[in-house]
Amino acid sequence: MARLQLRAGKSPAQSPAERDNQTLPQRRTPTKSTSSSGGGMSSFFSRQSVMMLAVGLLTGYVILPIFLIETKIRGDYVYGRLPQITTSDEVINRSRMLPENDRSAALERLMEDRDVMAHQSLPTSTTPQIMRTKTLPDHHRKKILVTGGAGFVGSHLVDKLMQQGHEVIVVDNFFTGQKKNIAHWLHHPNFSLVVHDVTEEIMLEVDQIYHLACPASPPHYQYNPVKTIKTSTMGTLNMLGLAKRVKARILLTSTSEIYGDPQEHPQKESYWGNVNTVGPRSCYDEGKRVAETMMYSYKNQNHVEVRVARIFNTFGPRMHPNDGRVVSNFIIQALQNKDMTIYGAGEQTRSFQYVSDLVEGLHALMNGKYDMPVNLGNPDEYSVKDFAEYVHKMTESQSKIEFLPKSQDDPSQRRPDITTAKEKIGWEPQVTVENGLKKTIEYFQSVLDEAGEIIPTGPGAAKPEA
Ligand SMILES: O=c1ccn([C@@H]2O[C@H](COP(=O)(O)OP(=O)(O)O[C@H]3OC[C@@H](O)[C@H](O)[C@H]3O)[C@@H](O)[C@H]2O)c(=O)[nH]1
Repeated sequence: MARLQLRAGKSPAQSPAERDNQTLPQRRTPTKSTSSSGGGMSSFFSRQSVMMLAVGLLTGYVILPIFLIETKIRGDYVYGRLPQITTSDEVINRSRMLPENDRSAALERLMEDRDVMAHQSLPTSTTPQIMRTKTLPDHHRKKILVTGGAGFVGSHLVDKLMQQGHEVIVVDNFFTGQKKNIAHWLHHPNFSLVVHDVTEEIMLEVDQIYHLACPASPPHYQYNPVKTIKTSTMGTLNMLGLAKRVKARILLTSTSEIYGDPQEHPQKESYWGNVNTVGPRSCYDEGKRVAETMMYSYKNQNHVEVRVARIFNTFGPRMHPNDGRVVSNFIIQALQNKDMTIYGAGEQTRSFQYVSDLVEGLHALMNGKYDMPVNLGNPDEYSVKDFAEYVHKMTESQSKIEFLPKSQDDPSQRRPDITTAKEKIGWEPQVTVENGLKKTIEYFQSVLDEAGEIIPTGPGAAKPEA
């Protein structure tokens, strides 16, 4: 309507038929349009383009940074404040110092902001610290795809790769991944997000592929078992096809669950496992087992460069608070003084590694020469009951312990033998369970402060919450 009035105002003598013609797409009557509107039309469009450019620049380089920095300042920090390059107060003070209407000073400021933002992350409530990125020469900078990059482990891996100065493409369907895990990179010129399900093909040009995409917590992978198996099979086939086409090295995140309920303890990579093919966990266990088979079939038949990491229980900030895993459940229950739920007698064992160790391991494996499966885990082993007591003590909780029925096919013991990782990729965990737990407790406390209350996910299948 506004457009119609503007044009009508410029040509008051036009007939209704002429005006109707002008509201039709102009390319159908180019001669008439040019003659009736003349220079007025072109200046209208050029003014609009200039205004859109100005609004775009203002939003991208001034309003958005101020808004995000303001959000950070109000946030309750998990990691403590690091020295900041810019705070909202500084932005405001500096802008006050500018002489009024001094366009060149304002432009200079915009350029500075753009330069700063191109080399760092923006703080968010989930990731409040600023992370700086390096500038790599073209021949060292890689294009790296991380499927499942918005998830718990994936997002920490993305942080490392971004900080190193690589170009990172995250492919995620946000089933269990969360946008807030990668929100601090969304503005960065080296970062791209593709909302996509790996069960569908995708054409990208990349040098390396970290293929993490798959729900990993038992309640989530059991929620839609058919989808879980499709993700591990069709998803891995699609990624292997991509790796083959673009000659990229591909790393699959497999799992300690491929050992099933292990009869050998601790588990070496040479152990073939003890898996129920038709149980509630099989969609995940068997999906990952066939995914490993696909990796080595593509290696042998098509010479694709493959890496396979068998990941043991991992914990840390950005775990989904509703993923129902033992670490998140115990901490969330303990911090709220709710009953801590142990499935079975609590005699089953798990070994827990902190997420930064895992990220280092994945990176070392991808960039090393060894191409057979490698266990990545911390051999520090606890019974679930002892672990509950440990978390209880660390959180100074008033919670009571509640014993619930044992989950079907729940592995009774699990501990990695990490000799291969030590010998072949020079990796071993650096973070103690105690130090990792401190950071994770602090993180979940901040999540609770924001959310008010969290009701942890119990045993059995459950849909991930947003
Ligand atoms: O509230 C809870 C949650 C879990 N548990 C128990 O704690 C143990 C660990 O359970 P988790 O759900 O954290 O993890 P699981 O070891 O069963 O599976 C995990 O294995 C390795 C990874 O690859 C996967 O992320 C995940 O499948 C299990 O024995 C489980 O029964 C509780 O006793 N109470």
